[in-house]
Amino acid sequence: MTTKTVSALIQSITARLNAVDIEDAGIDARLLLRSAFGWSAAEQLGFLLDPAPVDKLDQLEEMVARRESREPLQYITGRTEFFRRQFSVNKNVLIPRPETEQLVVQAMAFIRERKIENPRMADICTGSGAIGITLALEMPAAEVHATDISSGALTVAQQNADDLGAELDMYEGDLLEPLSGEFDVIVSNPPYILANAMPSLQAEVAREPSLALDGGNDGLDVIRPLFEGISARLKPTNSAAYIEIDPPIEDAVMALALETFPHAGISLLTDLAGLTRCVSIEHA
Ligand SMILES: C[S@@+](CC[C@H](N)C(=O)[O-])C[C@H]1O[C@@H](n2cnc3c(N)ncnc32)[C@H](O)[C@@H]1O
Repeated sequence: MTTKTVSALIQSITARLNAVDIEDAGIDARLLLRSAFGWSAAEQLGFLLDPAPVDKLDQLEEMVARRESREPLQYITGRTEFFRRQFSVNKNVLIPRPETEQLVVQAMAFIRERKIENPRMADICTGSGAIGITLALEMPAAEVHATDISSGALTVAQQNADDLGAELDMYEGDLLEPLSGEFDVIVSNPPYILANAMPSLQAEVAREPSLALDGGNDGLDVIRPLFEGISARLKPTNSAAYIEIDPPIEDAVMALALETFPHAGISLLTDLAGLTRCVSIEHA
């Protein structure tokens, strides 16, 4: 890179990212530059007309090349935001999505409405820990447990818990198997993408772990045993489970939920875009 000013550098990176069809190329260019130079948004603005710091250009070039190869921006900067907090992410974890914040909102609303004072809660398939850590931080009176089958994911989740000062117990293992006792609320964002949709995922999504995405031929490979585990470990009264799903599997999930939880109220909840995003299982 031979540009002179920060502003010209941003323009040249934007052009390179546009050339490989990256949406929001200008935003990504600014975020990559800020991350490489260690600047805040305000600092970047203040330095726009100044010469770019030469000692950081190699690092910036490496980051831009990774983004040109369609690696997700968040893996390159190592950061993403969830529920107003910064979480570390790497290739071992799914990048937490804003839609998933709804699971946290649902769980908190249920605890508040039912006036459960010291709720026992579980986040199954915790990945980066985004859901479980947020629950622990938003509800300090809650006892939160989180599981994931991937040791690489749990390393990231534990680091996030330490960085954010969250107290929760994390376990490596299959779904609810590492857990004991019953829970007031169970939340999970399991892998649920249909196997036949995996080859046509957006380039960036395809770089996320298939263990976090692939739900098998009918999208229910993980959801089926997850429902079994939840039915064994959810308190029989005054309890709830919220599981993230998406529209292609909503009918199958509804049928499975009705069969697995015959005494619960089952409903499908939509996200802010109006798409089915969650199955809610609530016991009176
Ligand atoms: C869709 S990601 C969700 C990550 C995080 N909860 C979030 O919302 O960003 C699914 C996670 O489930 C984990 N996983 C897949 N199969 C599992 C299983 N049988 N038991 C526990 N975790 C599993 C993956 O390792 C991955 O971290």
